[in-house]
Amino acid sequence: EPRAPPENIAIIGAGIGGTSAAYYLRQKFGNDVKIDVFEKERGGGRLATVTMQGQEYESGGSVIHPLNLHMKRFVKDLGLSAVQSPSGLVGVYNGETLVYEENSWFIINMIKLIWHYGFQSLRMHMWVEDILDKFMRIYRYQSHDYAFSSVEKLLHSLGGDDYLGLFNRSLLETLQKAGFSEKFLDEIITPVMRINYGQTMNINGFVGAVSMSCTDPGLWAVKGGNKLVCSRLLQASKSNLISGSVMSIEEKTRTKQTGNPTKVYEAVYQTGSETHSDFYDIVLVATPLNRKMSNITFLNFDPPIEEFHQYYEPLVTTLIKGQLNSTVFTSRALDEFDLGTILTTDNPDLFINSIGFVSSVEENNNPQPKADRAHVWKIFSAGPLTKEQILKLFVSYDYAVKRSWLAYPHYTPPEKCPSIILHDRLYYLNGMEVAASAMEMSAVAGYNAALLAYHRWNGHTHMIDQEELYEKLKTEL
Ligand SMILES: Cc1cc2nc3c(=O)[nH]c(=O)nc-3n(C[C@H](O)[C@H](O)[C@H](O)COP(=O)(O)OP(=O)(O)OC[C@H]3O[C@@H](n4cnc5c(N)ncnc54)[C@H](O)[C@@H]3O)c2cc1C
Ligand SMILES: CC(C)=CCC/C(C)=C/CC/C(C)=C/CSC[C@H](N)C(=O)O
Repeated sequence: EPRAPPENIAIIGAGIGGTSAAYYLRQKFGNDVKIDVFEKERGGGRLATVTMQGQEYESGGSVIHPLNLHMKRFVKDLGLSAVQSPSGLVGVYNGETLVYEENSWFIINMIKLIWHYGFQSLRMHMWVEDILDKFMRIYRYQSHDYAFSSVEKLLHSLGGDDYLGLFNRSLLETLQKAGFSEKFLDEIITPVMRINYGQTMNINGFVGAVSMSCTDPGLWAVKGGNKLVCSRLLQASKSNLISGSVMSIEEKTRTKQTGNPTKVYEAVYQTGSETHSDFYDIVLVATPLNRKMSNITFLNFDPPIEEFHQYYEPLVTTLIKGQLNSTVFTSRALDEFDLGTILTTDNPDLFINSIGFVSSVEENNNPQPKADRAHVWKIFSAGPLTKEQILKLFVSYDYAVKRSWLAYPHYTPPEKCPSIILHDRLYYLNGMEVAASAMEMSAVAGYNAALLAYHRWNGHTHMIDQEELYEKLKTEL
């Protein structure tokens, strides 16, 4: 006889991980289960906008890859629409000069790339494509309801030992072994890692490939703001959003209406100055577990649940409406300066990771140059910019807003991903970020945790950690 569904489920965190988990849990367990989603700050988490002169701009997660199929599906199913992300010309600045500059003519670009770096850029493209192709297998596994109990097992199922090896070795080591030159790594690959993850090539090879995939054409965003996906997922999952900070989780035994003593989790949470508690059959933690970001204590577990110390990289996003001082980067006249994004090499004297012009969340594709030449530029830097630093970059500016983040894990391979199963019915999604942090990765983690919770509740062990899945599913429609 099938087991009755759980009575209630708690999800901690209303970012894309938590809300996608809510959406899939509702699909799996049906309408009778009560789902509470706790959020201590803003729904959307690291998907957020800032407002400048009445227009909203993405300040956190902004671009989505054309092959991010969960995000694509959400937008379609939730009645949202997509806008193309700006795709201006890119230059690379080393603190003294532009060491590489894209050209608007495809053919000239190709010739320039081959002239500077031989065929390494083509080889790099093929390397990333192969990793992405294998990554796409996850969609097939998930559409057949298969789940994984650890991130390592999930990565292994995508491409075996070599794929898992990517995660265990640094990008630098992987690409050096593959014969890429120092010049190419310093001038092209490192700058891409700096804009995307604020780090060097010491990050793991898998996140390195995810980061490189951001150089593919066709990046997009959600019209009105990526965070809309989270609020729509919550709505569609008919979950209750509780504005409160979960402080602790403890396992307790309760006697339910059936008269049987049952193990449940007590979540103690704070809303304003009040402390409350509720009991749940299943709990999903959808936020990075560390003191600075979530501060959740697991009380009286035997054996104890490990303490998490994953260090997240501080990053500041600054949006500035102003006229760029192009002479910082090149001696060419301003009206000949046509770069839309400037990446930087790993030079300790540089105070920015990147600067690029951006569109508002309502605009499609490239923003039009304004008559006064004032664009909105987005700058990523490790720390807040001083007024002097801003004045070095801009001839003039009328508006600046900043947002500080603990943005992504600090990647130091080889490292171990935290377990997805923290306890019997207690799951953790954000260990996935140790492999790579991106919206789609959190959506994959949300779906996986929902499937895992469902199968473990119902004793469907054959749907968890199946080996050779790719071969097994080859003949399935
Ligand atoms: C500046 C920046 C740029 C980025 N750019 C991109 C990009 O272009 N493309 C891309 O794909 N990804 C990008 N990312 C990464 C992407 O935004 C994240 O990987 C993703 O949004 C993480 O989602 P999440 O739901 O797992 O976590 P989060 O969004 O962090 O959600 C966790 C939520 O839990 C809440 N919470 C924490 N503790 C508690 C508690 N105790 N009780 C209740 N609630 C709690 C938090 O307030 C938060 O809202 C970027 C990130 C940053 C910071
Ligand atoms: C998960 C897979 C296969 C692909 C995701 C690719 C992707 C969109 C990664 C995002 C990487 C990231 C954290 C980018 C941050 S900066 C983004 C952008 N350049 C900006 O200027 O905001």
